[in-house]
Amino acid sequence: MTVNTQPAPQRPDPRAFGLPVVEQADIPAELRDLVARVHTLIDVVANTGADTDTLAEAAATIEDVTARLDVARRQIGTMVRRELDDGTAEHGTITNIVAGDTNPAAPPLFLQPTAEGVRGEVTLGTLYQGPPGLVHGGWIAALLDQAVGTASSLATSPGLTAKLEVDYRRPTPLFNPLEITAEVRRTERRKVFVTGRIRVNGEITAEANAIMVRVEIPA
Ligand SMILES: CCCCCCCCCCCCCC(=O)SCCNC(=O)CCNC(=O)[C@H](O)C(C)(C)COP(=O)(O)OP(=O)(O)OC[C@H]1O[C@@H](n2cnc3c(N)ncnc32)[C@H](O)[C@@H]1OP(=O)(O)O
Repeated sequence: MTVNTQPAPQRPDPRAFGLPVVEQADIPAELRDLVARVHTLIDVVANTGADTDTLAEAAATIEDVTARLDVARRQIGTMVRRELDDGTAEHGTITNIVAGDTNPAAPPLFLQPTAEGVRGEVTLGTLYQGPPGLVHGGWIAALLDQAVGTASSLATSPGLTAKLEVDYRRPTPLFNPLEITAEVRRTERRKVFVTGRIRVNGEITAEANAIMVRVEIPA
């Protein structure tokens, strides 16, 4: 094994790749409010027992609202730049399904740097249900993928997940705060070996070992 002892490279500016960047602070409060309301709407629709007249009326209203909003779409790959608690910043896609600021389907999971790596908390409702009362295993993997990817990106430079091995140790319950952490174990050329965990009340319910491969940044 070769340990990479080089200093962490500069974090790339996505604009160098032709990707637009939105400052997180510049996302309008009205859009944040809309995203939160649609998140609640998805949950309500997924669980509603309303009568058919009400359902038909709601569908017509939503069709109308959808048409009004479906204008001037963002470019695919639009990034958001977030200031982090330690004074650094990170970039992520604005519609990221786990953490995207404008994605009403995202939980969302926001991660912050720690002395060891990254940490975040999220509570999931029935939108993320697999077995009765439990988080879907694919979503457990998605949360862990986001955590190991962010830990790797902040400690080194952005990469893609080449391998993600998840050990599902205990059922992960809905409606309970999930603590998600990840830390880089070692690097080897472009490979970054990262571990991530989900804890509920301090007990590990799922653990991931991942290999991120750092993308080659043109000079
Ligand atoms: C711009 C700013 C962006 C900021 C974004 C931050 C967001 C963060 C959050 C996002 C979170 C979400 C994250 C997501 O959702 S990422 C989305 C899911 N992942 C993918 O789609 C990745 C698909 N795979 C690929 O594109 C390529 O295979 C990659 C890029 C991974 C490597 O292809 P590439 O041609 O580039 O490299 P290489 O083949 O020369 O290999 C290089 C080294 O890697 C080793 N290797 C390769 N594969 C594997 C494997 N399976 N197990 C073990 N090792 C493997 C290989 O042996 C070699 O090792 P060595 O010879 O050096 O020893």
